[in-house]
Amino acid sequence: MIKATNMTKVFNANKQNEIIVLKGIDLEITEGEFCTIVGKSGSGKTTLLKCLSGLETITTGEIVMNKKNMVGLNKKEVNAFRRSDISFVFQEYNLIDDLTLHENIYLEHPTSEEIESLIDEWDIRKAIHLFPEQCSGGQQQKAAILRALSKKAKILFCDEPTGALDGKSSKEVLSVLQRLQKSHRTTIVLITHNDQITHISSRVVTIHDGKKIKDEQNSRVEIVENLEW
Ligand SMILES: Nc1ncnc2c1ncn2[C@@H]1O[C@H](COP(=O)(O)OP(=O)(O)OP(=O)(O)O)[C@@H](O)[C@H]1O
Repeated sequence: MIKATNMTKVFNANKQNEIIVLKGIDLEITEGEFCTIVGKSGSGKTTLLKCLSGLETITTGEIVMNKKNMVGLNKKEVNAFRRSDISFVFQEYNLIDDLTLHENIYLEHPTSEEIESLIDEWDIRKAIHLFPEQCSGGQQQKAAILRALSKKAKILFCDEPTGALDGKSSKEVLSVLQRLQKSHRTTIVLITHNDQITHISSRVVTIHDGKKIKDEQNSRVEIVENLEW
């Protein structure tokens, strides 16, 4: 479903501050897979996710997504594809400052019962009409995840989606992601620094210095409720 071949990413190419971040990555992710990406800070994980999702262009190599060669598409076509098939949860939330959490969540998609009940389950109802700067990091992160979920995309890219959440909230959020993967066959590619989260994924890819150094299937996928936080 997502196939990257010999993908490289260079920022500021041919300039003094050139930095080669991805150094020839091959990665194939199948439909319905829950893949976690791990690796040290600065190893290139976010860049990898942004390249796979079309948010960043790659420098060389190829990305084929749902049989579509992303490299051959112009910016407009990439955006159209992203809009219909891909959701992205950003590490820094990327909420719009002058919209309330509610407006952010439903910016592009109609209100839904599913999202409304998650607003209650995740205990952010009291903050729903506040602006991001009036909310805690955890409330903002939950809103950012709900915005991504409201799209009902087939592929969900998440960059540290529980970084601002305590154990209980992390489990609530991850349990929804696991449910989506199981019941809707949503493909999930998720960056984490938390070992616990790798246990609920079916595959763990390790990035080191811009290269994929490990790619392991997890034969004993845990259900979120069983994780000890
Ligand atoms: N737009 C950019 N321009 C220049 N350099 C960049 C850009 N984006 C990322 N980098 C550089 O790429 C390298 C990898 O960054 P990236 O955010 O992908 O790492 P990461 O593994 O996700 O780190 P972390 O775990 O801390 O989030 C870093 O040295 C970073 O400074």
